[in-house]
Amino acid sequence: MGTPGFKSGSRVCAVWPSFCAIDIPDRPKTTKVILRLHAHAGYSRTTQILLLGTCWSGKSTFLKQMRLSYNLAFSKLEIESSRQCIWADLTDSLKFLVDSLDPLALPDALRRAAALVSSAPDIGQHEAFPQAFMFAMQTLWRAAEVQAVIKDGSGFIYERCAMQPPAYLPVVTQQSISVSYYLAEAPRLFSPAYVPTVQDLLHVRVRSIGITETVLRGNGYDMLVVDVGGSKSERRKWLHALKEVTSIIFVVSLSGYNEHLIEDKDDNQMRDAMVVWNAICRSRWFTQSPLVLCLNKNDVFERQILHSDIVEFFPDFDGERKKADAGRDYFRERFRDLGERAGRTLNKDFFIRVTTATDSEAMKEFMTNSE
Ligand SMILES: Nc1nc2c(ncn2[C@@H]2O[C@H](COP(=O)(O)OP(=O)(O)OP(=O)(O)O)[C@@H](O)[C@H]2O)c(=O)[nH]1
Ligand SMILES: [Mg+2]
Repeated sequence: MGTPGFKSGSRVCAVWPSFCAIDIPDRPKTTKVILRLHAHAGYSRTTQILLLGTCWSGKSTFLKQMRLSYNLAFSKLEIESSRQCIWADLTDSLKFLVDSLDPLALPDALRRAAALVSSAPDIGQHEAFPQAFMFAMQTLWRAAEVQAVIKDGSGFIYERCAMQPPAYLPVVTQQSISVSYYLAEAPRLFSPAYVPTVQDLLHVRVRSIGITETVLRGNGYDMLVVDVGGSKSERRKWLHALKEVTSIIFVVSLSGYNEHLIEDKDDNQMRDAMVVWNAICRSRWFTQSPLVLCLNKNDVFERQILHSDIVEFFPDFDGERKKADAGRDYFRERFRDLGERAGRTLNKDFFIRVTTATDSEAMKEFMTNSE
């Protein structure tokens, strides 16, 4: 497999998501977090790490980064499936964007581009991204009228879509966050020979359904990483993943403080994450399991906080406005408080880290240097 960044020659099963058993030639430079978890759990040949968290928080992206750090190749099927998902992600996001525009206020050329984008079809296996849409997508994305509804051009749509608090913003950041990434790469993506790169795979959003088990095999130990779907309807399946958990990575989207859940428009993402975290900290299932809480999507949070005040969604927030540090401290404190009220001790029973799961360098750093 010639995909840049992936080591060829590893054995990966052909179905995804599914159980993947892979031979690793060399012991990877593994993570201190993981090693710490070994130390907490007592060494066992198979350590089971469970990735938990709410929908879209970044669990599967974490898993991809773990696979990368273990030099696990992604199968042809995974890459092809991701390629189709990238197209779906791009077209869905742009359709969502078009829906937020007033067609009558658009110049003719832009209205035509919007209409074409709205009609974008699904693509089948090995079917190239239809060239006819590239120009229309780029035209749409670059138009001043569209940029006016996308704050700072980085993929955030606030102005038109924003509902007044306490109603939550629609999940516009989730819907549109990767569009600027994809369209910056449009000629590459629309090429008939296009094969997704590692970065493309890290950016694509694929809602996990069911439970995915991945074995990371080192010299002398196996690590089973279990990824689950985070939406409310998926959570009832979590019980099936709890058999022999030795540690849990709980992923929270920091940028979810002003967004509702995809599956429940009346529930704020961050509040929902707090409810779930509280339940996990109190659960008898996890009394022996160290927990690593990852406040993820820090990159999104840092941009988002410039446009959207935390206090509008969390009225007791009294930190400095538009300051990411103050916001991170506030949420870290809220989660720490929940953990400690449940009788757990910070830096002993649970750990809190700030992460950007799409950033491979930062994730490598996180995985190798986390205390
Ligand atoms: N910018 C940015 N995007 C992220 C980050 N982490 C994840 N994402 C993106 O967020 C989207 C959702 O990530 P996933 O890893 O699929 O989320 P999940 O928690 O597995 O979601 P479910 O499977 O539905 O529970 C993807 O498009 C990722 O690329 C991050 O730290 N920064
Ligand atoms: Mg997932």
